[in-house]
Formats: sequence, C-alpha cells, structure tokens
Amino acid sequence: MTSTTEARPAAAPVVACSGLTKDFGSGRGVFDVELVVARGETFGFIGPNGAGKTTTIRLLMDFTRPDRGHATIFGLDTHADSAEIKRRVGYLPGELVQWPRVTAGYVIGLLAGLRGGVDEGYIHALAERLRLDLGRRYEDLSHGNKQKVGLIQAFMHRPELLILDEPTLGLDPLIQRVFHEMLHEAVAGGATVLLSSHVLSEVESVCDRIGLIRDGRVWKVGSLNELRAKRIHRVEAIVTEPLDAMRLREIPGVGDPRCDGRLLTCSVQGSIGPLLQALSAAGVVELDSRELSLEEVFLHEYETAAQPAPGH
Ligand SMILES: Nc1ncnc2c1ncn2[C@@H]1O[C@H](COP(=O)(O)OP(=O)(O)OP(=O)(O)O)[C@@H](O)[C@H]1O
Repeated sequence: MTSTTEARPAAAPVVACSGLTKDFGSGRGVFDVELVVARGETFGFIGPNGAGKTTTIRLLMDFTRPDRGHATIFGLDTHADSAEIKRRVGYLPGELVQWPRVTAGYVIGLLAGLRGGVDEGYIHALAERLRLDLGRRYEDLSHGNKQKVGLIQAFMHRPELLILDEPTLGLDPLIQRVFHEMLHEAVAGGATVLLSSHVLSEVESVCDRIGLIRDGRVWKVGSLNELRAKRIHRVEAIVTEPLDAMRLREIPGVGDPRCDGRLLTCSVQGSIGPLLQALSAAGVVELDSRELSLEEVFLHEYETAAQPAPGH
C-alpha cells in the first residue's frame, strides 16, 4: 500500500497533520495521517464508511485527543489554541445535534450569540436560499432540514476555514446545488474548505484536491487531474488459447485479471503493449478497451490495495 503526497500546495498550510493517530483498538481508528490543506483550497476527504474521516475531523476540532502525532490549523496547535481555532472555523459535525422544544431560528440564534453576534440578515439570506423555515421546531424537522441548520451555523460567521463532515447528507439535489454555490462563494471570498464525503461525484465537482482514506490510513493525495492521469483501461478480450490469470498478473500494469473460458477481463495502467504481446500469443480474436471513470479508478485502487502483491 502506498501513500503519495505529490503536488503539495505551495501556499502556507491552513490545516496540517503530521503522524496523527487515534487508535481505538482492533485496527480501528486513524493512523499516521499526513495531510496539508493550503489557503484557499477546497480539499475533499473521501473514503468508505468507517474509513476514518469523522475521526480525523474530530481530532482536528479537538473533540478527541490523538494518541500520537500533531495537527495545526492556521499554524495554531489544535489543542492548546482550540478556542481561537473554533472562533475562526465553521464546523458541520457528522452527527446531528439534538435540540428539543426550540425552533430552528432559536438554535441558530443561540449559536450566533455564543459567537458574540452574527449578521442576522445573512442568517436569514442563507435560510431563504436553503429553503429553511426558521420558525419550525427543530425536533420536527426532517434530517435534510436539520442538516440545513447545521450548514447555516457553519457558514453564518463567514469563517476563514470550513470543516464539513458529509455536508450534503440528506439534502435533495436542488439544495445540494445551493450548497455548492455557497461553497464557491465562500472560496471566492478567501475561505479554505475541508470536507468529507463518500460521494465521489460531489468531491469531483467542488474540490481542487482529494485525499483518499481507507482503513484509517490516508493512502493517496492528489489533484483530480493527477488522479485522472492514471489512465487506467478496462480490457476485455476473447482468445483462442486458454490464459493463466496468475501469469497475466505478472505483466507490468495489469491488474485484476480474470479468465472465464476464452474471455479475459483485466485492467491496464500505462502501456497496453506487454499485455497485447501475451494476448497475441494466445490468439486474440476480439479486443475491447475503454478508459475507466474516476469512480472506477478509485474502486480499482481500493481493490488493488487490498490484494497481496504477486508472488506473496
Ligand atoms: N469512539 C469510538 N470508539 C471506538 N471506535 C470508534 C470510535 N469512533 C470511531 N470508531 C471506529 O473508528 C473507525 C473510523 O470511524 P469514522 O467514524 O472516523 O469513519 P468515517 O470514515 O467517518 O465513516 P462514515 O462514513 O461511516 O461516517 C471505525 O472503525 C469506527 O467504528
């Protein structure tokens, strides 16, 4: 399993983690997380359920303490300078907070008060854009509408940094689009964004760079262009002679080969030449090759990372 940190941004980091580790035992938690988010960047943290996204974010917000490692936000220590950091950050937690017997407007007003007051006109403008009725009781709201309350309190003070844990969870497509506009406006105004998601299409449309997390480890960081540049092809071929999948695996660039009678399927990263040589020796009669979508590239990467190396 490799972890790359190519194309690190040149600007001073807003978020920096070094060796950040929270070990819950039995292999659960996050381990040796290295992460840099530059000023003005929109960084997407993506991984499957239980990968460690929320734990990393909670470590950054100082809601849980690391067993090892260190993190800074705005160059400040996430623990020692937690109050100052929270003042300057807009945070959307991954789990909705419960607020019994009060309205959505009351909740937001209370949180605005804790911040020492926030432009009320802006709160109302955000609520209108997100189509949230501030007069409704919070506990009666749907999950998506509670999520809007979370988004408003994260954006309302125009923070320098937005840390958003699964921000579009429960939002309908129309409101997701509004949220994306809000993000773009915040970034245009100089904000930095760190968001987590397991929806690749979302990070693809809003993020400059992404970090892939799996089993508690960040195992790839790069711009979308870099990740797309992998140019992985899915190849399907029909051959006359039977092929040995294990031997195909030894061909440079070939991954996940499967032989089903005369049908071969595999992925190829880089040049297809060495595979073509093997196929022509097996009497290839049909060949189909297409480039994988980004979604498929990630699935491929996850699967490849989970497989033992050839000969092991
Ligand atoms: N307080 C805790 N005690 C024990 N284990 C925990 C605790 N919090 C998280 N974990 C475990 O740590 C791992 C990472 O969980 P985390 O919630 O960070 O993942 P995630 O990527 O945010 O997942 P999801 O997309 O499902 O929210 C999981 O195996 C989870 O069960």
